Amino acid sequence: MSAISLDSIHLDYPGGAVGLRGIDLHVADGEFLALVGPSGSGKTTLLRTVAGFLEPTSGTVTIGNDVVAGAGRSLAPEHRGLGMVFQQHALWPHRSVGKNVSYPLELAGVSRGERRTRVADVLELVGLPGLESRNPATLSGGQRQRVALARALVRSPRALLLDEALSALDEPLRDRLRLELRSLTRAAGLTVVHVTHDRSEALALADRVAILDGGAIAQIGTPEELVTRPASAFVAQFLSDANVIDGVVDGGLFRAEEHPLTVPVDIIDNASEGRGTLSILPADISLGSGSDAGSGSDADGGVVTSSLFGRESSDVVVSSHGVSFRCAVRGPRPSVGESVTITIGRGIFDRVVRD
Ligand SMILES: Nc1ncnc2c1ncn2[C@@H]1O[C@H](COP(=O)(O)OP(=O)(O)OP(=O)(O)O)[C@@H](O)[C@H]1O
Repeated sequence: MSAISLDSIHLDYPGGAVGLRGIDLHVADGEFLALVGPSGSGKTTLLRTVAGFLEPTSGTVTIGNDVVAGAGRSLAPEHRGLGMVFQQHALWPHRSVGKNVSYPLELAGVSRGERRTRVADVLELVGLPGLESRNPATLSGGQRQRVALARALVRSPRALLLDEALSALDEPLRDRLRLELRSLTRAAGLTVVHVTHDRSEALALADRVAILDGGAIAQIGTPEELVTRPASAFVAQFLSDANVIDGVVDGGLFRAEEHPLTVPVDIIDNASEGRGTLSILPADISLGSGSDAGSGSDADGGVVTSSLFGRESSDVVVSSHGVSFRCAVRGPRPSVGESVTITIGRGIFDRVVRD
């Protein structure tokens, strides 16, 4: 298993589109890193740059001790020693499961007997023991994805790259495969880079999560760090559906611009004088009952406009003075139309003013 390092990686596409900007990323040996970000933020570009399908405009990619891209060098994908699984399980329909899985070994000139043993071992590992002779067309979507995983693992890759590898599967199968993937890669000590658009999946699976925005890393950290200490309004909003409110910090208070809300700076992280945005995580808003809320100059009152059940907490939207606040409510779920009061427990200030 190997660490993966990207140093000062820039990638411009022909035609000028920026793919990646100044990426410095070190994935430790045996680490499970998830890459998330909005559509077009550069997730696939980053993964394909590590894989060797794209060449960076500048910077270096190192796998283990080998510089595989940069410094005048570009190693072909098949020589990088990586395993890859994509959303579309690209199995060959005319080859049996065993033949699909053994293909990388055939390419590498591994003997027939050795191939048979290794294919049997890896099929056992992914929970499909004895399925060598099956036609892939007779398998379920989840089984086919396990075959793709077995094929990626059969040559004992230095690291595993997953591009939306579970996204085509339905729950609860997806949930089960997610858990299996995590325990399997942990047991094998595999370095994994997992691209997903599913934020919960990234937070649940990864040791660390990197959030991309416009081809650059907005923040990288453990799931706990990213959820409890987002570095910017963008991260808080993208990852945790934070409420983002424009305003000004002045004289010990944040004052919202288009809402009567004021919040004392002692419950605001990163507060500094001037204009910016206040991000408030849904879990940092508590609701009280308020029969007189939601009218006049009552800054902390509103009316429930949506109330959805959730296992951990209900997902409640409160409309207050024309602004919708998303709140994670533990305990009794308020009803739509109910008048409530809003109390902010904590906010995160960001000097970036949105357009
Ligand atoms: N072949 C290409 N030629 C030119 N520009 C491209 C090409 N592929 C991607 N881009 C651009 O590079 C940027 C990053 O794209 P990328 O596909 O890496 O994003 P992504 O985060 O994987 O998006 P998604 O979640 O939609 O798959 C986007 O602005 C995209 O339009």
